Amino acid sequence: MALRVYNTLTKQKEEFVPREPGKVKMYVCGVTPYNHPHIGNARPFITWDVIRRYLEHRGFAVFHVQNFTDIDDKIINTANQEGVTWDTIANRYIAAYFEVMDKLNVRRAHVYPRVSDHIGDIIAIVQRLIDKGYAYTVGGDVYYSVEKFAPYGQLSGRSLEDMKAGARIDVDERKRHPMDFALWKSAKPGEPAWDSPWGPGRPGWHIECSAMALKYLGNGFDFHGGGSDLIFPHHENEIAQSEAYTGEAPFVRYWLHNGFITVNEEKMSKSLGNFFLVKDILAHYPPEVLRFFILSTHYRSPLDFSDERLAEAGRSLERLRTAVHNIRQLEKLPGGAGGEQADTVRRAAAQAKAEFYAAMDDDFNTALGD
Ligand SMILES: Nc1ncnc2c1ncn2[C@@H]1O[C@H](COP(=O)(O)OP(=O)(O)OP(=O)(O)O)[C@@H](O)[C@H]1O
Ligand SMILES: [Zn+2]
Repeated sequence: MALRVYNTLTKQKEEFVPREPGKVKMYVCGVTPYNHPHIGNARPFITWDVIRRYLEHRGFAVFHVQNFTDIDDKIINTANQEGVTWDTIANRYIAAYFEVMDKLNVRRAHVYPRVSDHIGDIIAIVQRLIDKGYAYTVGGDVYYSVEKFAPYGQLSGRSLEDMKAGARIDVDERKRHPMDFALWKSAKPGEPAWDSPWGPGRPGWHIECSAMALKYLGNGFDFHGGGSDLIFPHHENEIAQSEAYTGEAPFVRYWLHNGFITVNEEKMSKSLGNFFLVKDILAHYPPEVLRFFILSTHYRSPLDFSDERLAEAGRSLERLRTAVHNIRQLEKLPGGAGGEQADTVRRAAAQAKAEFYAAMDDDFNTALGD
């Protein structure tokens, strides 16, 4: 049976056809390492771990790239508060990310590019965007001109007119359109900075993912993922930058976005302060329980977190293990592999297996029937 996936770009389920037969190239937006990951942050990585494992199980050779946004306002602020350098903070929380993801048995990506290692690639793309008329400089800053890219808004389903009408009045006067976004930011005193044709500065957030995805996966690769908060503006801007730069579409064949982990129906986030860190949860629950909790709801649906629901996931996992254990015992009984009872179990197992494949082929529905 064909594998079908829900594509945010077309807003429908489509048959998955890879760019190259038998191969899958995927880019997952990674963390901004300025804090320990909370379980909302863990959702995309557990989801993509399962997607990757399933694709490999179906025989695809998967190449997985996931970035670290290691230069960012949040990192700089944390570094200033602690009186240490930005890379001390980034390295500390990259290590913290790996520590919990390894415990959660999330397989490592093939490449973990960092923004700070790709400044040259980014500058080359920004320069080309200026040369092609898609970007303009204002002092030492460079902005992308959204009006120059006709399909802008295609991923998020927004129109530029609506966005202009909805823009706040205090929008930066120097921008040609309120939605224009920074490709390069000039350095404020004391900030980390790299030399560029526009003076010392650092890249904007969106351009890093275009640069690193194009570098490691080439244009028109298969999957791009992340949480649904990244659809706009991050992924919308990635498309605008990449397609303007290469002159080819699509930049990505299938865009997949996971729903939020919520607490009392509000997005779990660092800024709201309603978060639970993975490391703290793992002090009380085995990692498989957290994985099972996250996978017991389809990845696109919201998932409300509570202690009771985590405990319930633990009980469900236990029931599953008991069932497996009982079947193994049954097999060991004299005549266990034969007889009517064994036939019933075998039939049930065959049916469960078929249902498993049908569910996974239906947009990776680990929850079955959600
Ligand atoms: N509550 C959530 N549920 C599901 N995914 C989330 C949640 N919060 C963040 N993500 C996803 O986690 C990944 C890593 O994000 P990142 O490190 O940038 O954190 P963040 O979005 O800044 O988190 P926060 O909103 O808590 O500040 C992104 O793909 C993001 O979409
Ligand atoms: Zn990204």
